[in-house]
Amino acid sequence: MLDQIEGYTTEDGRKIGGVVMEMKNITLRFGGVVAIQDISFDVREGEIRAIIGPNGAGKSSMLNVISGFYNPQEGEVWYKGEKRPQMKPYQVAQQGIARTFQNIALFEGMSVLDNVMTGRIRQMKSGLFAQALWKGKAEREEVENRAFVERIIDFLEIQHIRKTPVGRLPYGLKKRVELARALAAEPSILLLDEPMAGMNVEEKEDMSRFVLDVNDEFGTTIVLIEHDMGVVMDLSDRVVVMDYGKKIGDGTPDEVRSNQAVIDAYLGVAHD
Ligand SMILES: Nc1ncnc2c1ncn2[C@@H]1O[C@H](COP(=O)(O)OP(=O)(O)OP(=O)(O)O)[C@@H](O)[C@H]1O
Repeated sequence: MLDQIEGYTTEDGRKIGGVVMEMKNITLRFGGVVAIQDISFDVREGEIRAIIGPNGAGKSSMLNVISGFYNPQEGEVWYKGEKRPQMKPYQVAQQGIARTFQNIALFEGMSVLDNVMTGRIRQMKSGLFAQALWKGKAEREEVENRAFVERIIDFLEIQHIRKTPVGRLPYGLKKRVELARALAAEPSILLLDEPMAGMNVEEKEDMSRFVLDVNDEFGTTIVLIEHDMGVVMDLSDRVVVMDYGKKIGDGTPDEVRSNQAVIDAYLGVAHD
């Protein structure tokens, strides 16, 4: 049972904590298009939370609201018990919310290692000036950052390509490098934008395993949006279902699977 404050224990024995993020009555419009209409849901600490829905349902818009790319016209975002003021994406990132992109956003000419290091910027406290004054401290920081990045690289099994320019990698591996870069930021919440899009079956299986392992090893709360319902059902603890900007379902994969409105949306049944 889901307890509002204490959280719950999953079927596989993982402990899910209290609410870490809450979207309250979010409405987002683009001119006359209502991309998100009065949607509320919460995300709990340690949870794998999915937002799914057919094409144009509003999933990307929702992820962009969470990550500060869009500011909704109505509604509130609460994070760690506080109402979040309007924020720029970099400020949201500074709060510990990292993301990947549907269309991979990596530096193609740079090596895997250097790309992953860019995810570490938030942890690099010494600026150029400080580095000049306190060389020892800056060096220590650099060593710590490199060690953490190497740990992520090992964890995601990309050691063999750490020196390879990202532009030369196949699609599935690029996606994994993007995941590594987001993880390098040590996020409290990791947002994954269609992590399986464009992947073959084997790549999807690999990515699913890594998402589960990340959650398990680092305790990272994960919010992912996905088009493909099948993939998400195996991964997620709870699922929000959107259709035409509205929330039509919210619950465990089993609850969502047997929800008639969800079945209709995926079968393309006409709306009133
Ligand atoms: N920047 C924008 N300007 C105008 N309309 C937009 C913009 N972004 C999204 N929309 C519209 O908002 C609605 C929701 O789009 P959104 O991309 O959030 O859906 P989605 O569920 O992510 O779709 P998909 O699975 O195809 O990526 C759509 O009608 C879309 O055309």
